[in-house]
Amino acid sequence: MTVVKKILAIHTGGTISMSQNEKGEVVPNAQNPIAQQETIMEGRVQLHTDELFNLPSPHMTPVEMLKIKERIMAAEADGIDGVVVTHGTDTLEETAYFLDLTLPSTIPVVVTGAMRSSNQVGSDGLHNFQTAIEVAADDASRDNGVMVVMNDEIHTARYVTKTHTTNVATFRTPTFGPIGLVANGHPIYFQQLIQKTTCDIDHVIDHVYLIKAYAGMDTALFDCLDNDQTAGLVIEGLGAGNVPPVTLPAIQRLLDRHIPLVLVSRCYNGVAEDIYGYEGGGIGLRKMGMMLCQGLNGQKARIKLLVGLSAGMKGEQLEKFLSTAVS
Ligand SMILES: NC(=O)C[C@H](N)C(=O)O
Repeated sequence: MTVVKKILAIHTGGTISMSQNEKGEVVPNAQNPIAQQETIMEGRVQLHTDELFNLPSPHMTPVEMLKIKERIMAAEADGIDGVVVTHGTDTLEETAYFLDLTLPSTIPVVVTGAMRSSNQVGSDGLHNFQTAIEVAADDASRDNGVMVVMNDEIHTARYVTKTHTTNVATFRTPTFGPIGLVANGHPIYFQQLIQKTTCDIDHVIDHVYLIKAYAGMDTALFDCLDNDQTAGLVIEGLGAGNVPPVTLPAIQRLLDRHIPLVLVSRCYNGVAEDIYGYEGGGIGLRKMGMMLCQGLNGQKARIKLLVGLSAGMKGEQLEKFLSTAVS
């Protein structure tokens, strides 16, 4: 006998819910076409629908991310078996990782979206939505952290990133690869998620920033953040985690203000490390007091810093939270 799973679809907007108009512009719909798919997988799944937002994902902020987290926790308490969140792809990785860090859930939580809008030829929205439901309804998907399902691949929210502006195969997990794929209506897992820690928060703070280092960088951007409001900063360093030496005095001024500074790499693959001993190298940056966050890209490290600071972490506790690559 097939067990019918109760799956909640939380729609938040993005291209998956948009259409192309007669001028060729992709725009939001008053009525989300994906949210009308009430009979999808009938007989295997009882689909509940919540149109929480209708936002292009560049409009998404940590405030909305927290609302999605709270909605999922309420659904889990009500006995939902799994959750699918539809989301715009531009900031999908940030919302997915925010949920991964803050949800104590054991039920499957899957985030998906689309690269082509609902009425474009070859639209991938309905297919991604269906495969995300298949993953969320499968017992093998429990205790896996938040997952991103796109283009028949299953990725961890922690490491997945958008790599192409328009291609449907845009979501990739550099360095580690996807943890599974969806075939014939079911997930097949070939990697296990390493341990995760959860940080439950009920509010989000502001003024956590992200800056990318570049050849010839000066102090101007750091100087803008040299004030009482700045709560934290992630620097995407060069290579293994280095910066132009001319920036060091400005970085020191931020550290003197006790602003937590986190170092990641701007490289697509690999992890930030304190390898180089020259001026501006990772070894000196660590000695100055910058924290290394390994395995996360800049936007994910920023989410992690924001979550840690919102939970009231500081000092050694914050450093341990940020430097633990497995969570
Ligand atoms: N494919 C997409 O969903 C991109 C869109 N700009 C969004 O993030 O809302």
